[in-house]
Amino acid sequence: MSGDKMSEKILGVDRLTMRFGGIVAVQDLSFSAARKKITALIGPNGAGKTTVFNCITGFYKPSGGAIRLTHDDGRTVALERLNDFRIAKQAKVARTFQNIRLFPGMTALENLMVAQHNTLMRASGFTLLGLLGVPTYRDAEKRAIDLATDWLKRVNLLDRADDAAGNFAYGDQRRLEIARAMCTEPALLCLDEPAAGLNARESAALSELLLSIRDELGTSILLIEHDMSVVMEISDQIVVMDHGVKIAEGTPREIRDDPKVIAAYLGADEEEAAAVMEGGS
Ligand SMILES: Nc1ncnc2c1ncn2[C@@H]1O[C@H](COP(=O)(O)OP(=O)(O)OP(=O)(O)O)[C@@H](O)[C@H]1O
Repeated sequence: MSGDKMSEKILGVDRLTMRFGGIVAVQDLSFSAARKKITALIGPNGAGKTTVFNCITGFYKPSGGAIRLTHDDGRTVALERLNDFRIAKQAKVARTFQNIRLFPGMTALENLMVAQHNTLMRASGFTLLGLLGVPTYRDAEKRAIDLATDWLKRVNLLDRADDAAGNFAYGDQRRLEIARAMCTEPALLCLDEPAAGLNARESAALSELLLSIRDELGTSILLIEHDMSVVMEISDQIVVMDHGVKIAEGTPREIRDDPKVIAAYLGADEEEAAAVMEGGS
């Protein structure tokens, strides 16, 4: 990644550090995510992955370091200086969480409309124009419904548009959550363990969806994932963390063969892991 030109990089994380009292959850972490590509952040439990996400999306204010997002037009935003609301709205970074956070009592369509609240409020002149039913608001509302409908189609849930989201199967809720994030038309989509709890068929559908988001819409994706079949199949670049630091970075093939990565996952030391791999080849 070091050879990438600025324009090819959507996210640059530079010497990010996050401390909680005496715990250093992330230390001097630097990596970048390429534009219109899928970058995966992997590592054993407690490696610091979610903490990195929380710093990127403004849930935590980093103890040190810089996080820069560069838009297509070259405009750069310093995420470490913004709160979560501005990161979502100005920087156009959307995220999903490890635990699903849909509105369970609302329908699938309503969940996707709520995601577009900011756009609709702006078009409504903060309610007055909306109440008067002026054309700008009606147009914006139609666009919002069209976008929501398009996403329901993409995630194969159009026939369930009017069902409460809380009644959906787990895999359907996960895809609906991604659709909701995509309805904000993000520049960078951050997904925290989207395959958690999915069966093999649902994981395959998820991989297909993420590849279509990259290839058809050109949205950049940053992904935390433990399901290696998903990571290896869809990632362009993988960053591996252990104990708060980066231990490896590369393509799926490079990461798969890296003794440091295998050692981190097996809890073995690096030489032992290399010996196991050599023995197995
Ligand atoms: N708010 C917090 N307060 C104190 N310690 C925290 C906080 N958030 C995370 N940590 C600690 O930081 C370290 C990294 O945690 P983090 O959740 O980022 O890891 P992770 O790689 O996402 O793990 P997992 O794969 O299990 O989700 C852990 O030791 C964790 O206990």
